[in-house]
Amino acid sequence: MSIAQALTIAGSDNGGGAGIQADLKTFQELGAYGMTVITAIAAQNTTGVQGVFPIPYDGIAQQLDSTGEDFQPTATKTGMLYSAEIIRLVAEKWQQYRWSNLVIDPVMVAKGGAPLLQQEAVKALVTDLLPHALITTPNIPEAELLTGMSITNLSQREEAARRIVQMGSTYALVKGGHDEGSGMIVDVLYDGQSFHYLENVRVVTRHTHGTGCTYSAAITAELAKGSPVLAAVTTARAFIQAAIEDELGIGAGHGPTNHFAYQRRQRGEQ
Ligand SMILES: Nc1ncnc2c1ncn2[C@@H]1O[C@H](COP(=O)(O)OP(=O)(O)O)[C@@H](O)[C@H]1O
Ligand SMILES: Cc1ncc(COP(=O)(O)OP(=O)(O)O)c(N)n1
Repeated sequence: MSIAQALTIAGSDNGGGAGIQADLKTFQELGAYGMTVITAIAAQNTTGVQGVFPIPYDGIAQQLDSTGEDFQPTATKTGMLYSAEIIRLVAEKWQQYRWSNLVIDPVMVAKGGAPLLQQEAVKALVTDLLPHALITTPNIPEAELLTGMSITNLSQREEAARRIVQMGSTYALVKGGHDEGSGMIVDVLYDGQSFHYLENVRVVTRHTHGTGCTYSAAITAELAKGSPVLAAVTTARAFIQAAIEDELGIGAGHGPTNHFAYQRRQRGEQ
C-alpha cells in the first residue's frame, strides 16, 4: 500500500489546537501519514501563551536530517519557525533533501498577541524560505509584515498576494479571517495570473484557535495526496469551515477547532 507522506516543521501546542498537534490531527483525518520536526515548545492554553522554549539548533538540524535520510515527504508545511537561524536551517535542508510542495504558513503572532516569530526573522522568511514555496498562506497582519503594505480592503489583499508571488512563492493565499467587516469571509488565492476567491459565512464563535495551522495542514495533506493547488485549497477550506462550525467548546478562552467535523460530515454523521 502506498501512502501520502506529509511533514510539518512547526512548534508544539500542548493544548492541541494549533501547531504540530493540529497539523498531525489534520493529516490523519485527511488520510496522509504525518511526520514532524519540532522547532519550539510553546506552553499555552485557550487563554494565551505562557512560555516559548525554542529547541536547540542542533536538535532541529538532527530532526531534519533524520527525516531526510529515511523519508521522502510528498508535501511539507512550515508553521512556527521562531528565528532567522531556524528559517535559514530549514531552507538549507529543504534544498539538500530536494523536497517538493512546500506550504509556508508564516506564523508570527498567537491569537492573544504572544510573538511566535522574532521580528528580525521576517526578512529571512522572505529572502531565504519564501522563494521555495509552492504556496504561502498569510493572514492579513502577516501579509502586511511580509509585504510592508497596509491592507484594509480586498484590492489591497490582491496586491499583497501579487507581491508575495513576486517574492518567489508560486501561489499566495491571503486569508480573510482578520477582516471583521462583513458576514462573509473571503480568502484570496493568486496563481501568478489570476485570482480565485474562497467565500464562506463567518461563524460567530470564540473557538478559532489554530485555524491557520489547521487550514495550511489540510492544504499540505491534499497536496501530499497529489491534488493540484486549487483543489487542495478548496478541500482545505471546507475542512476548516466544518472545524469552526461544529465547535467543541473546550477551554475558557479561544478554544480549538473540531478536527473530526469534516470527515464526520463526509460520512453523513452529525
Ligand atoms: N469565524 C470564522 N468563521 C469562518 N471562517 C473563519 C473564521 N475565522 C477564521 N476563518 C477562516 O479560517 C482560516 C484562517 O483564518 P485567519 O484568521 O485568516 O488566519 P489565522 O488563523 O492564521 O490568523 C481562513 O480561511 C479564514 O477564512
Ligand atoms: C505552536 C504554535 N504554532 C502556531 C500558533 C498559531 O496558530 P494559528 O493557526 O495562527 O492560530 P492562533 O494562535 O492565531 O489562534 C500557535 N498558537 N502555537
